[in-house]
This record gives sequence, C-alpha cells and structure tokens, in this order.
Amino acid sequence: MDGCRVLTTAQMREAYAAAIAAGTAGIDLMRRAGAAVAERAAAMAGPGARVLVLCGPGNNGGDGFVAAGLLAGAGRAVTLALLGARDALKGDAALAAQDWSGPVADAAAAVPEAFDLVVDALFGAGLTRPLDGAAAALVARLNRAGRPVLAVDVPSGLDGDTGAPRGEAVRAGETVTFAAPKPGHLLQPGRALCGRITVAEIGLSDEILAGTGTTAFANGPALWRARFPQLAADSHKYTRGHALILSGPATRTGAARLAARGALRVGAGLVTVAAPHAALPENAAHLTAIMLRACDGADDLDDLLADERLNAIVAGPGLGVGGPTRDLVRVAAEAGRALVLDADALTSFSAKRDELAAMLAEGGGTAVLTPHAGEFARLFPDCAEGSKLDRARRAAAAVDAVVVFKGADTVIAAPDGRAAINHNGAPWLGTAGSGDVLGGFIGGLLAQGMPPFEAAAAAVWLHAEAGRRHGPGLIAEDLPELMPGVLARLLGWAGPDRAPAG
Ligand SMILES: NC(=O)C1=CN([C@@H]2O[C@H](COP(=O)(O)OP(=O)(O)OC[C@H]3O[C@@H](n4cnc5c(N)ncnc54)[C@H](O)[C@@H]3O)[C@@H](O)[C@H]2O)[C@@H](O)CC1
Ligand SMILES: [K+]
Repeated sequence: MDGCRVLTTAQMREAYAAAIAAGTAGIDLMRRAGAAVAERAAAMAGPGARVLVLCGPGNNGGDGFVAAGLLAGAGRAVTLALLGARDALKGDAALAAQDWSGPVADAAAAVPEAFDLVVDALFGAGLTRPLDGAAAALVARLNRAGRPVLAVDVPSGLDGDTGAPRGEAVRAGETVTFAAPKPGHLLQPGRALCGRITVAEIGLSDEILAGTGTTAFANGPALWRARFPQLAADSHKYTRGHALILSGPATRTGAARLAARGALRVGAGLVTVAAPHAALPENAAHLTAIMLRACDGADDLDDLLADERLNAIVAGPGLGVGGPTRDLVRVAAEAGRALVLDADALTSFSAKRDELAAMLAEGGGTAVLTPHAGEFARLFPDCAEGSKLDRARRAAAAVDAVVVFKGADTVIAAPDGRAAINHNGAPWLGTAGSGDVLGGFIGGLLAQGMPPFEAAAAAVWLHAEAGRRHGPGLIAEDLPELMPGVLARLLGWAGPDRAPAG
C-alpha cells in the first residue's frame, strides 16, 4: 500500500461510476472483485476445505456470489448463505447471483463453527447504519466462532470512512479490498479488524482514482522518497543543515537529548542543544557529537538565532507549560526557521490557539505540530468530530501548518489538504521518549531542506520502521541507533564498496 491513494467510500462509488461511464460493465468490475476474493480464499483454505460464504443484500453480497462460484469450481466445499431474500437482489448483485448454481441457505441460521473458512460478504461500502437484528446477531456469532475470516472490501459493520465499528463488526484475519484502501482500512480500530489487507486491482485506472480529487495517501516511501535528502560527493556538515533543540531545565533534559540524537542520526550535519545555565552540566555529561549552548529564555534564543545556519528548531519536549515556553515559541516562529512543536510547546497554547496561529503566520516559516491524542484535544477542541483523517486536516488548516496527529494510526496532514495515514506502526513504539525522538527525526529532515509535509511523513515512517525492526524491549534510546539500518535499506546502500546512495 506504499504511497497508494486512499479513497473515501463516496469517492470509491464515484470511481466505479466513472469506470462504468467510460464503458466498463459493473458486472465485470464485480466479477474481478469476486475473483480476487476467491484467490485469497483459496490461499487461506486448501482443496476440500469447507467454506461458508455469507452474502448480504447489496453489491458486497454480489462479490460473495461470484467468489462462491469460483471457489466451488476450484474444489472447495462451499456453502452460501444469504441475509435476506434472493429475489430482493438487484442490479449487478442479481446478475452475480447467477454465477452460483448451488443452494442458497438462510444466513440467519448459519453455523460458522462448522467451517474451515468464512467469507464475509455481508456489508461493504454501503453500510448506512449500525448493524442490528439478524445481521448483528450473525456477526456476533461469527466473532465468537473464532474461525478464520476473509472480509470482502471491509469487515461488515466497520465504517469504511472512519475506521470505527458501527455496532458489532466482523474481526477478520484478512481483507481483500478493491482498487484503493479506504480510510477505515488504515485508521484504528479498523486496521486491527481488517487483519492482513490485499488491495486488488480490478481495472480502475489511476486516472479514474485521481479524478475523484482524493488527496489522501497511505504513507510510505513512494510518497516522499524523491524529496528525501540526497548526499552529494562534496557534501559537508554545513550543507546538511543545523538543528537546534531546546532543552528543559535541570532534571528535565533527557527529552531534548533524545530529539537531538534523532536529528543527528537522521542526517542533520550539526545539532545543538540549547539549555538553561543550570541544565548545562547534566547535558554536557551526556553529549559528545552534539553541541551545547546556554539559553536562559527568549532573549538568549533570539541571540542564538542570529546564526543563520541554525535552520530548524525543535521545541517542546521537557520545556514546561506556560508563558516562558510561549515566549520561546514566539521567538522561534518569528525567526522564520523550520519549526517542530511538540509536547509542552503545544500544551502551552491550550485555549490560546489563535495566538499560536498568529505567531506561525507572522514568521512565515514552515511548522510541524506533533500532538498525541491528549495534546490534540487540548489544542484543537473544535476538531473533535469526524474521522482522525478529517480531524487532522481541519487542525492543519486551522493553524496553517503540518499536523502530525500521533497514535497507532498517525495521520500527517498539510494545510493544503494533503494527508498521509501511517500504517507501519508497531505497539512497541508506545514508550517513554518515543515522541521526542520522532520530533528530532522531523527536525533533522527539515534541517536538510526537506519540505514539511514530506519530512513529517518520512520521519513517522522511519520511526515506525525502527520500532518494527527492534520489536519487544524497545526503548526510546534505541530508535536513533536503529536509523543506520533503516536508512541503508531505504536508500539502497549496499556497503562500503559502493558509492553513497544518499
Ligand atoms: N460497481 C460497484 O459499485 C462495485 C461494488 N463492489 C462491491 O459493492 C460494495 C458496495 O455495494 P453496495 O453499495 O450495494 O453496498 P453494500 O453491499 O455494502 O450494502 C448495501 C445494502 O445493505 C443494506 N444495509 C446497509 N446498512 C445496513 C445495516 N446496518 N443493516 C442492514 N442492512 C443494511 C442497504 O440497504 C443495501 O441493501 C462494495 O463494498 C464492494 O464490495 C464491487 O463489486 C466492485 C464494483
Ligand atoms: K464485508
């Protein structure tokens, strides 16, 4: 799904309609969809396996009829059970039902326990309300049965636009969706309910998908690799940017050092920690390649920023909540440098968001804000409704900055409407200091001149990739140290006998 366009269910309907208007028959799209489902089902359940195909009353059910016919032809013992009456099927679903010549059982009486695989073709993109009655009871029974489930398009009951279940939703081991993922495949808890996701090509061109006007993507290198910093043969540390990380007071300095280490490992040529006098000794005791300068407040920061080479600033981790932090952010913003605001720098503007937006607008630099759910709720109380994708987009527009709405399904949103949903996250990333390192990664990429949306999306992906590589036992200190391996793979670095790839 690396870099794939993400379509809402309405955009997907638009894309189907455009393909049909351009001459593709709807039933052909459905037959390709059903064939893709049958292919995955056959991989999940071998010859002779007992397969239950649960079909709903709409086109999702139509896909199920096509898949059932193909699976029976491929030697699986298929039972097809329909929710509702067969003669109520309409349009393409009614045509698809002709692909199935076997008996049609009543889904309300289906016993999922008796099968090796259950194909869930009950409801897809057409879900209009929470499941209830016989449908809800069937899905609850299916989840209790604990049999392998392959969902068609989306697990039934899951809202394809928000990733939230509407009432009871199917828990699938695998999901086959068509043409493009929907937000609900990538946003939690939808992502977890989908299991392994296959995006099957069913003949919708990229032109048709782009024609829906979508500006959402599944995050991955395809989205930002071309803008990733490239090393030239004559690169030196001053051409690789200089990131400045603001440290908190004595005993609250670790977060800044984690960010600084992240910025350095991701390739910034120089990294400086700016710390209050009282916090210099403890910082000095832990820093080597990273430089250290004294900074006791906004005036000192102003003086430091007279050095034009300091081109990216990370502010927030460990800084403390209140007026002094707001003053530091004001000076940093006014300096017009690339800016990452995290943690206390965000919370300091709770109920003062307009002040923050005005500061960012005045500086004219590029800013990336990295709130987790709590910080987001405090800073953007007016963006509480809708999917995480919509919320992040509205927040980005409100402050005219890139917003990285963190979590297991981090969304990166730009004020121009572009958004990326990250999907390589790993649960081990939820550990103290992990967000500080992410802020440093973003700052390090900004320092190297990467544009803010791409820098944020790349940093989130690299951070998650490091977490996946490490696995259990991960602590934040590990994340910067995992960068050499993650970057080597990204950049195709093949070892010392080859020229640097980037
Ligand atoms: N040309 C197309 O539109 C294509 C559609 N495809 C499939 O069609 C699906 C979308 O089909 P539809 O738009 O027909 O929608 P669905 O098949 O998802 O469901 C629609 C039907 O379910 C009913 N319904 C909705 N929510 C309900 C609830 N909570 N409880 C009970 N009944 C409910 C609706 O009244 C309608 O009869 C996609 O997910 C995909 O699987 C694919 O075959 C590819 C081509
Ligand atoms: K389904």
